[in-house]
Amino acid sequence: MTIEVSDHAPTPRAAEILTPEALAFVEQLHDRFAGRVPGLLERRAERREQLARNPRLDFLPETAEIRAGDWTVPEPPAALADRRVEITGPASPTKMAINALNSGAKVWLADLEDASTPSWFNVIDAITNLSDAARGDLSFTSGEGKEYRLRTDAPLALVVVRPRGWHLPEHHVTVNGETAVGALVDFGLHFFHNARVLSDKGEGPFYYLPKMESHLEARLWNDIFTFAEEALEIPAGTVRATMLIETITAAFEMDEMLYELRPHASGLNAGRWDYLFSIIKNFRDAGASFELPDRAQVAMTAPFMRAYTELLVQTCHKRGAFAMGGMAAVIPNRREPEVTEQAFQKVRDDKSREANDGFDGSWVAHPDLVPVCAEIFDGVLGDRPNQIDRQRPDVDVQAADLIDISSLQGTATMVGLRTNLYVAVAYTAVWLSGNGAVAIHNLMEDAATAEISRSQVWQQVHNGTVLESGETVTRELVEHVLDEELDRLHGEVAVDAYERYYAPAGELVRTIVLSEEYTDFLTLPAYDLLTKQG
Ligand SMILES: CC(=O)SCCNC(=O)CCNC(=O)[C@H](O)C(C)(C)COP(=O)(O)OP(=O)(O)OC[C@H]1O[C@@H](n2cnc3c(N)ncnc32)[C@H](O)[C@@H]1OP(=O)(O)O
Ligand SMILES: O=CC(=O)O
Repeated sequence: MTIEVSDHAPTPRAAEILTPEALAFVEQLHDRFAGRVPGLLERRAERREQLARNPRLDFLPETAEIRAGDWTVPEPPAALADRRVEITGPASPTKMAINALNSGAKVWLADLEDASTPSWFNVIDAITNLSDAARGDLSFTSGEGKEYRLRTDAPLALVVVRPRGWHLPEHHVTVNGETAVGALVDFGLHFFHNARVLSDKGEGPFYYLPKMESHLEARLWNDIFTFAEEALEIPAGTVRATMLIETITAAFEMDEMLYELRPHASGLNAGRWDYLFSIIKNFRDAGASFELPDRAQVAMTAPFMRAYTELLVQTCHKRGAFAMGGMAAVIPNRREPEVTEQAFQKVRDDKSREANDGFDGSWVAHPDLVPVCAEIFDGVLGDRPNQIDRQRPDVDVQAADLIDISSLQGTATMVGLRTNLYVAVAYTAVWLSGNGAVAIHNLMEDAATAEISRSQVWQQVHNGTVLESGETVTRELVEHVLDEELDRLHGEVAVDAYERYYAPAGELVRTIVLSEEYTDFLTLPAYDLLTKQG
């Protein structure tokens, strides 16, 4: 085996991360595990093809024994016992890493997925920041002279790293001539540099695992963790991971996923945005009864979304695992108090529902939301670190409840179509500029939310959806609205930014919303473009 890196110096300190030993570890991971990834991705495609023929899903008959079995996951380590507020955000730039660590949240989900453009700079800078953070030695001075230091007056957030999903390659690394698997590069570099120091402190390493579609994908992660612990002589079971249930197929395999990851399993998270994306993706050609209304009209109180979160809490607590809530996309605006108050109220409502349903903690997108979420969970948890012992025998979710999309009342409107196109282009442009999350119209937009926007447009064109106004969504209509939204963006951003990022983003979005074939992930063609742009 040979591992090759095309650029050894994407950041000034890259040599500290891309050491021969760390690369040898990443190579070992590829040697043992990369070969299983294409088969798992192929399985996703096969299942999607089955859904195209018959849009039904059910719990798996072959794993009924696992669902009926009486097993639990291991007790959480002390450091991870209280997760009532988790802030999410990218691990690069450094100032955001420091802000997240200092935010007062119990946990920081350090994101190399939805909130991060996987430029080689960002990947290596993120691992550098995480390595400094693990050693308590992270600081930064901005161009304007603002100093960022880790606080010493209160605990820092505990770091839980989210590597990329299985679908994303890493173009800057090849192993035996094959493009590396992004997830194995992220995990391998982070684990190699930090496993020992974190495990000595009892602080991990801990991970969040994104976008999985079946328990077999969880099995792969479990095998990777077992191998990595042995390779670096870290006690077995030190790694703990929380899996995002953010695909519709995974919702049917919650027990099985916890079972597969059992020695390393910590909990499940209700990743609502990717979940909605997955519903659109999987039922995109199943007709009008599987169409969602405008994104703004889909609330967590919709019956099929409640079925998903209720089942998640029930499953987790039965297995002694954390049930983690998701992200309300509203964010405060420090310059606009009214926007902030509205965001606080929406977040309060969202977190109250989660805490009362039995979730053990939840996510926020912004430091100013940490106290809002904390107050709600403090009210329900009090001095208890979590409510894992709260069982939900009252929950009775059937397969049909999870996919009863038509139970959601709502409409598809021209405003929704316009917003989807605007957001898809604006987000993709910002992503191409190296920033994986951005506030647009006071909402947090990241890869998951942008996937919803562009997928919904594809579905509406495909289905010839009739909007509330009576107009039918045709290719011509989408071209026309897209051109108008591009004009709007042209007027809103600097000329050079428009030329460099927004115009290519507009063409990318045009191609994927109008193509016959559905594009599985927006970030795949965007990553090709990013790599070409250099
Ligand atoms: C679907 C999912 O997967 S959800 C999880 C993935 N998505 C995310 O993690 C998004 C996280 N949130 C963010 O990235 C940001 O909040 C954004 C992009 C939405 C908004 O950021 P900004 O426009 O910078 O917001 P704003 O100007 O109010 O920020 C104020 C300060 O808080 C910091 N800040 C804002 N959000 C965060 C965050 N999540 N983590 C750390 N710091 C943050 C900003 O860096 C800024 O710091 P500064 O004053 O030192 O310059
Ligand atoms: O990753 C989280 C989501 O909501 O999607």
